[in-house]
Amino acid sequence: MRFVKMHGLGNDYIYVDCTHSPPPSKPEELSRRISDRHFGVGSDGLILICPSERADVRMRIFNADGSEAEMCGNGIRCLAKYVYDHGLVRKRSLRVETGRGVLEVELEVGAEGRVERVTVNMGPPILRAEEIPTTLAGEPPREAPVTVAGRTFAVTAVSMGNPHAVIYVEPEFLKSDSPGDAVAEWGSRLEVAPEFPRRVNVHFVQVQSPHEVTMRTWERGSGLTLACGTGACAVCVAGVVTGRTQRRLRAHLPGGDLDLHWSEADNCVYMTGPAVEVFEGVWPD
Ligand SMILES: N[C@@H](CCC[C@H](N)C(=O)O)C(=O)O
Repeated sequence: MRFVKMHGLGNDYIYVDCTHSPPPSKPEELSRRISDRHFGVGSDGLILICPSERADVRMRIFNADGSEAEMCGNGIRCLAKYVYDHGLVRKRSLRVETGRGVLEVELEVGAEGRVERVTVNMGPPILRAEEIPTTLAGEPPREAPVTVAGRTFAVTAVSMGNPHAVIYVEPEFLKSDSPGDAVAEWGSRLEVAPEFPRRVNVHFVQVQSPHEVTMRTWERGSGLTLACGTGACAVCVAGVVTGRTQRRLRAHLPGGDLDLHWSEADNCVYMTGPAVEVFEGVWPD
């Protein structure tokens, strides 16, 4: 099976082109095996590029634990670059079918024909508690108390098709060099908190200014990652609904920066960032 490894800000996935050949029979199992950083290729998950009857192409995303997610922000930017560079869809504006519907993607192509940056219309945020889904109250739940292992966090919940919990913290909390990484310790517990029946992606955020945040993420099904695109969009929305940040936001993630804009005009969140191909290879079936 041929594959390409790509990343958006270090959030890395294995891409398999299934547009002209059948998809792997057990993608959940393949994702677990191929994502393993010691015994596999090493990635945060697996992305299948499939034919679509409603859009130019369809994306399916599996986390490193094999669970299928509805959407992946860094993944969709890389998928758009892949289909452009590999000649599957030679368009700079394309439509991608995902678990949260068809999304529009714009490629910025430089003078040398290289994809420089990618902007995705990530659609409107989902703010109704039962649709996120969460048992927390509010539309959306804002800084609602969630207690895990005796510690209470103020959680703002937002869905971008997939569920996110946003928690504002002091800079000390985000440090990864101290023993017992707090993001991993508390993110792993919050991921499976009973308030989130489909588990949740957890983001710890420090506000620098009304237009700038630093964040680290514990992803549902993949653990610590260097960036999360849907998560950065959720952080943009959470900042507005809690009055902490503005509608245009730059998020600094461990793997680099993303630009977000929750548009007042159409209620959609726009995400702009890079997409990089690392290498291609062959995986023994
Ligand atoms: N890294 C992604 C999100 C991938 C899916 C997520 N772990 C989930 O289960 O919802 C992104 O860039 O959005």
